[in-house]
Amino acid sequence: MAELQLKDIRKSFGAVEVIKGVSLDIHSGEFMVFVGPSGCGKSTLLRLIAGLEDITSGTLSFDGQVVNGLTPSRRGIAMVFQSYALYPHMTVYDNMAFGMKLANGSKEQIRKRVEAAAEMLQITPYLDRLPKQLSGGQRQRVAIGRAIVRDPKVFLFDEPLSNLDAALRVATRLEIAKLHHDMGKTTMIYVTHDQVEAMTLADRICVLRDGIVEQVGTPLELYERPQSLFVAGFIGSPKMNFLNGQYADAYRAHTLGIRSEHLVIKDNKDGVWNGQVIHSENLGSDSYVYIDIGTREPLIVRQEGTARHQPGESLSISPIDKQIHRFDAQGRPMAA
Ligand SMILES: Nc1ncnc2c1ncn2[C@@H]1O[C@H](COP(=O)(O)OP(=O)(O)OP(=O)(O)O)[C@@H](O)[C@H]1O
Repeated sequence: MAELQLKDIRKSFGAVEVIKGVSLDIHSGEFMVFVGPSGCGKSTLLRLIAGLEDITSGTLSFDGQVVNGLTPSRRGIAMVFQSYALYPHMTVYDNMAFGMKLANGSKEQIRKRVEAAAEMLQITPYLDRLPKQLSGGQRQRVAIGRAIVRDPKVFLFDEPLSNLDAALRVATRLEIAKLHHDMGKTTMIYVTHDQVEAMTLADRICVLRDGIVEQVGTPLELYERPQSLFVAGFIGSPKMNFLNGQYADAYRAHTLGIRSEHLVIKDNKDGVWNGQVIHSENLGSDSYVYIDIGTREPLIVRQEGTARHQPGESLSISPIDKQIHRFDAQGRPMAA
């Protein structure tokens, strides 16, 4: 376990600054998730923490010790990539043992650690196989196992599940959550595009935008109290509904933000807005109804169960008053 402190970290590639002064404390044992749009600098920030890229300015400390000048191997980190990065000619066992062999661990010690990690990840039957004889999900478990064997102070994950199919993503996501728990809460930093991964795995989420930290908080804090229009629009799926002009003026705001589950369809047509159904999406347990009320984008309304409305049908909709987010012209939240 280690506590990390990032102080005004900057990174430039040539003349282009991509990390523009990031300050962030990551607590010992915390599961921190970095999210943000493509190109915002998530992977670069992770690589700076790993020591795979040099920090242009600012300080990075692990447990109070500045590590800017330390090589990756001396930082006590292990990294799991989207692409597994296993050695193709080595067995699963040898892949997992490799880091410890380099560190001159004894044969017995290595065997114990590899077997324990294999057990934890349920890959014991595959220890003698080559990576090409495994499925994608099994390969990723080997990559995670290899990281566990090194007993790192900090685990870094760069979109480790993106190459897996939907069912395997869910299963491996649960395994990573369990791993965090089983490993006495090793500090973990995880980069993802996936809303569900961020919301379910994180103790805290750090939302990055164009090389700066936009907001840091628990998943629920970000969901319920976004500190900017950007975070409001980024966290949550489907995206929060945004309304401007006359719709927002009526609530003395520049922009109104309302999540799909905070809109109700009124059967008696006496809602705040009226519109026509464009489309419905059935997800089984619930459904999303897209309604044109004259705004630029249709309102998305979540309903429990299967969709009961047909395209072209006229409906009346109301927001749940207390669940409205009001933003000013700068995109900052306004007092309730
Ligand atoms: N080695 C490099 N040389 C030059 N520019 C780079 C290098 N690595 C990253 N960049 C640039 O830095 C910016 C941030 O890249 P980064 O990969 O960190 O983004 P990201 O948020 O992880 O994106 P994605 O979600 O698409 O993976 C991008 O504009 C990228 O083109």
